Amino acid sequence: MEISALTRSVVKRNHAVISPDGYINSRVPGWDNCTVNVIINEQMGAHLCQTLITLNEISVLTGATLHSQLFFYVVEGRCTATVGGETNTLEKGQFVYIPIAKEYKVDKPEPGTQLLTFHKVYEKLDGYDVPPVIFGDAANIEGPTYLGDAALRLQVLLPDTLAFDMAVNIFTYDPGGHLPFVETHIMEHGLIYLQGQGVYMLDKDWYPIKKGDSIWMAPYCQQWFTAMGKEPAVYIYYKNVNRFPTTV
Ligand SMILES: NC(=O)N[C@@H](O)C(=O)O
Repeated sequence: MEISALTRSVVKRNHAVISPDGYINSRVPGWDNCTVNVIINEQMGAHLCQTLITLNEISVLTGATLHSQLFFYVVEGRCTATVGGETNTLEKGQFVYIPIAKEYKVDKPEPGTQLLTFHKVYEKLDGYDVPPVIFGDAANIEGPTYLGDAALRLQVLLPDTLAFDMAVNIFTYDPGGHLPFVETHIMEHGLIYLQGQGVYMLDKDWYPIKKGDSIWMAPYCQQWFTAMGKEPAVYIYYKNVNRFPTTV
C-alpha cells in the first residue's frame, strides 16, 4: 500500500527532484484537451521551464514563441508538428527546435503521446542570426564516448554554434557507468529520465532516480551520477551555453 504522505520529490534552493508521484495537472492556454505537468519553472528558482504533456486523440497545441525559444521532444507516441509553414510527423525520439518569433501547431497525436518541452528566453548575440527551425531525430545523431569513457555516450541534438544559447543532449550510461568527477559549473540543467535508474548526487545529497523522474540543477549545483540496474540509464537534458558569463 502506497503511503500517500510520502514522496520522492524534493525541492531545494539549488536543485529539485520531481517524481511523477507528485504531479498536478495544469491548464495552459493554447494547449487544448491535453494534460500538462509543469515540472521545472522560474517559480522554483530556475531560468528555464520544462513541461511534460500527455496528449489524447483530440489534443491540439497552438502558440507562438515571442521571447522564449521552445524545444519539443517525443518521449512516447507520435504527432504532427507545423512550424513556420513546415509540417512533419514526429515519432518517438524525434524533436523540433522552435526559435523566437515563430507560430507552431502540434496535432493529430496518437492517444497517450508524451511530449517533453524545454523553454528558455533567447539571448541574441550580436553578429549572429536567430537560429532556424530544426526538425531532428535522436536516432540519427551520433553518441560518441564521453571524456574517453566507453560506458558513457553523449548525443548533442542541436548545432553547437554561437547562434544557439541552449543545448539539448541525451546522456547514456551503461550499468555501473558514472560521471568521471563531481561537476561544479555555471550551466543550469533540467532533465528527465527516459530509461533506467541510478543514484544522483546533488549538492552532497544522494537521490535514487528512475525512468520518469526529472531533476533541476541550478548553476554551480555540484552533480555526479552513477547508473544501476540491468539496462543503461538514459536522460535528456537542457543546458544553457555559448553566452558571456557576466555583464560585459
Ligand atoms: N549532469 C550532467 O549530465 N552534466 C554534464 O553532462 C554537462 O553537460 O554539464
